[in-house]
Amino acid sequence: MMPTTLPPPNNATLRRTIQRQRAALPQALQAQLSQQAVHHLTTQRAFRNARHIALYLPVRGEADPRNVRKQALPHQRFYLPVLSPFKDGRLWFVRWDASTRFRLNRFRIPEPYPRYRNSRLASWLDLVIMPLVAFDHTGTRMGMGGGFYDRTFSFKRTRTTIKRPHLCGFAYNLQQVSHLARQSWDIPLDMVSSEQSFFQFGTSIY
Ligand SMILES: Nc1nc2c(c(=O)[nH]1)N(C=O)[C@@H](CNc1ccc(C(=O)N[C@@H](CCC(=O)O)C(=O)O)cc1)CN2
Ligand SMILES: Nc1ncnc2c1ncn2[C@@H]1O[C@H](COP(=O)(O)OP(=O)(O)OP(=O)(O)O)[C@@H](O)[C@H]1O
Repeated sequence: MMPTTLPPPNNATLRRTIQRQRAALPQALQAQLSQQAVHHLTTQRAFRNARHIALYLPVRGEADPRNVRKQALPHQRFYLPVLSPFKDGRLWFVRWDASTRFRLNRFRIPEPYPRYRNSRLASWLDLVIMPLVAFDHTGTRMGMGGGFYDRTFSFKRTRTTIKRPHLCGFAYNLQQVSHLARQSWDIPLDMVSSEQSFFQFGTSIY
């Protein structure tokens, strides 16, 4: 069991600074940059080969991956993160389709009602599109600070032979920073899609 550690103050400052810059982008620009990032992602083999794909609903200026669904191939199914009702700091993934009903979670982010029948274990996903605040050129990710994604995908750290799900950050270029210190619990990203590039970290995944 890992003791709870507060992030160093410089991390908190960086988080706030980038969140502010992101939220200051005019909405039309956010939409345009998000659309370019969707294009970069959906033209990748890592996307076309994935069947079960997690997205997220953007809040407070986060890059918007929702239009990924418009490029869906017939075999693809989409999921959204739901805070575990067991309050263990993990995410569940619930199917997102035309019949999905939503409620607000404690961070005021809409999430599907967690219905077991429509849920999927994190380890059964093929590709997870992840929100983030900052990323660097090695795939280190800084999120909102809840540790939700790191806890949920911690199984990828203990068994390096586990390649799935592939983790793909979704972001504006302004969120790239030169270096983030990787903490012991951090699960690195395999790739990031932004308006300018599709970054792949580490070794080739296919
Ligand atoms: N769109 C989106 N959905 C997501 C995440 C995310 O980062 N973005 N998450 C990624 O993990 C999970 C929710 N985690 C979150 C963690 C903190 C805050 C947040 O707003 N924190 C406040 C301060 C803390 C508080 O209100 O208690 C803040 O940052 O101002 C939001 C979501 C699951 N869903
Ligand atoms: N596998 C884990 N087990 C226990 N605690 C963890 C684990 N992963 C992260 N945490 C805890 O979560 C807290 C927040 O971590 P961090 O600041 O890296 O979150 P984040 O990646 O920014 O958030 P999020 O994934 O929710 O966007 C840390 O204090 C850390 O101790």
